[in-house]
Amino acid sequence: MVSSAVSMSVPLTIGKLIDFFSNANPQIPFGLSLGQASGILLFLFSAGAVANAGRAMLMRLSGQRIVARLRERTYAAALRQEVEFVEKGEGDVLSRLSVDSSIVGESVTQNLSDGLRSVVMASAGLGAMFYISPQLTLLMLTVVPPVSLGAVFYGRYLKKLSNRTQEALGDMTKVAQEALTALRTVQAFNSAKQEEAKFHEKVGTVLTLARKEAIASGIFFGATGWSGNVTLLALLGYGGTLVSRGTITMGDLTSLLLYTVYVGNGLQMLTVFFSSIMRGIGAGVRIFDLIDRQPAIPPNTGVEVDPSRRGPIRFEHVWFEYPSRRNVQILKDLNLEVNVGESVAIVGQSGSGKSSINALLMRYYDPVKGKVTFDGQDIREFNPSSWRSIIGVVPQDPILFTGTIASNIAYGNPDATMEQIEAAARQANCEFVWGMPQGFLTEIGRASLSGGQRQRLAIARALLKKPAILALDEATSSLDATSEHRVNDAIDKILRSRQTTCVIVAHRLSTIARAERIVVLEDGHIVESGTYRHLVNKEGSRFRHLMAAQLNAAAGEYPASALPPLTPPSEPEAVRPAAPEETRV
Ligand SMILES: Nc1ncnc2c1ncn2[C@@H]1O[C@H](COP(=O)(O)OP(=O)(O)OP(=O)(O)O)[C@@H](O)[C@H]1O
Repeated sequence: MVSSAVSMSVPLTIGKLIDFFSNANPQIPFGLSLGQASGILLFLFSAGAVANAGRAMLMRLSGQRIVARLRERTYAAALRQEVEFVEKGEGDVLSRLSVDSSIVGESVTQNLSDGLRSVVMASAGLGAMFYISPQLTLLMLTVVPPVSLGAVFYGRYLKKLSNRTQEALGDMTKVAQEALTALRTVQAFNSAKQEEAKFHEKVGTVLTLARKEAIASGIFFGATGWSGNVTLLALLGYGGTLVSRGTITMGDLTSLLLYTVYVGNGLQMLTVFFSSIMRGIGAGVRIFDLIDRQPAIPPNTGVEVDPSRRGPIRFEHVWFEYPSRRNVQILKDLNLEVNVGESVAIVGQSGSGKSSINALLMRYYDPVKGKVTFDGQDIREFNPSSWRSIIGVVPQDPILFTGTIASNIAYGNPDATMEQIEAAARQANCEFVWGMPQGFLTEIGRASLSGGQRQRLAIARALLKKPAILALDEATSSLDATSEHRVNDAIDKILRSRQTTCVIVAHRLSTIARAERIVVLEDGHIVESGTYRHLVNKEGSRFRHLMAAQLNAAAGEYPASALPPLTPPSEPEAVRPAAPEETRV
């Protein structure tokens, strides 16, 4: 208010000065000397400048705070969502976090600040103009309705374009992200050109939309500029006759013309403000859609699970299909029971739904029909966060985060002591860590870990939780014999301790043979269940069939003796030859 009031006093002052100096016998109001009057004006302008600086600073700062808070809330909301929503890119979280929040930021910082200033300037200017000459002011105002109408249409069009631009930008980012995270594959297949072409297409869409926006803004600003100049001309013509008639002075006309420029600028800024607010609203809607979204599996509602609770896991008549592929049934009336401390290996052809069983156990998804129970209670009744806290999970492709080896093992257990971290690492055969110059404080980025080492770190991470249940999804990727032996040895220790119920999605024969029980998954349900010895020796078993298929031999001709030597999981073993590469299931 202060800065705008000072700015708006400038045209009036200039008009008065012109009249003052064109007068043969000038009189300064209030009997001030010329020096005093100049001093007062200088003081007022300085106060206006300070207020202006304060306005810009405060508005920007508060706007940035709003943006920071929006970003944090968007991120937290994204982390709360069910995995499918984020992984399938439905939420387009990254573009909401970066682009949309910046747009909202721009709207609430600079534009809101300039917009408020324009409102004050336009209304104060109009007030002053009415005071000087109501006739000339009314003449000037004839231009306002058409310009405002144009501004409304322009704003709406811009909002629509802005939504489409954000979507196109999101698509563009996705294409780039996919290629950049798979740079090795892109280079291995020499597909840089192909990727460039995909990106070019997406950039093209953004550019087309930008072109439309450019054309619309060109027409709008061209038209408003033209109408502004025509108005000035009309004011000058009519104002000139009023001066010659002596209705207003030369100074008044000068002030009026200056006010017209100020008000015109104010109105133009208002249209920019309006269109930017429209764009901000579009982006804001996308952000609040995500913030307000109720996750399909809310992470913090339901009964807390006592960490010491133990009990069998049961899949009872479970039917399941992925939400994104509703017509493809993955599990059909699946029944499976895993007793306390038991280890069960799930085997089956690739794509048969083995990992989906673990995904249901982790409650990344809920069954379409049937239920999964723990200790007799449907796991849907549990608070998902609390339920997941009693499960140690080793995914197929373990993810390590930026940070030290220790912080990666302690991921999810930030309060773990160094002793606990070391104990878990020892249990998971991570002896390689002790051989590193900085040991557990080695940064992951510098460590260049092998596949087997990453898996063992992931096992250590899962073990540190002292989980009641271990959900292990064995890596399909190959490990060298020594690595595989170390990983298996680590798994073996867990199985033999019999303190953890283990559900293992197994691919390697050496792991399968270690489990107490093997279940064979086929066509969405379990077709066979038994110990390794039982299944291998059973004539025509699906398990033998599966093994034989993997070994590329005819099912019936495949002798059980050709399978690697068997050691029951409970017996400690010395050195087990690693299963041949082909025996992955
Ligand atoms: N998020 C998902 N959305 C849609 N379909 C999926 C999703 N994840 C897996 N599928 C599909 O579900 C089926 C079962 O997948 P799943 O990963 O459970 O198989 P799997 O037996 O573990 O395979 P593999 O041994 O190759 O790891 C596959 O056809 C797969 O394409």
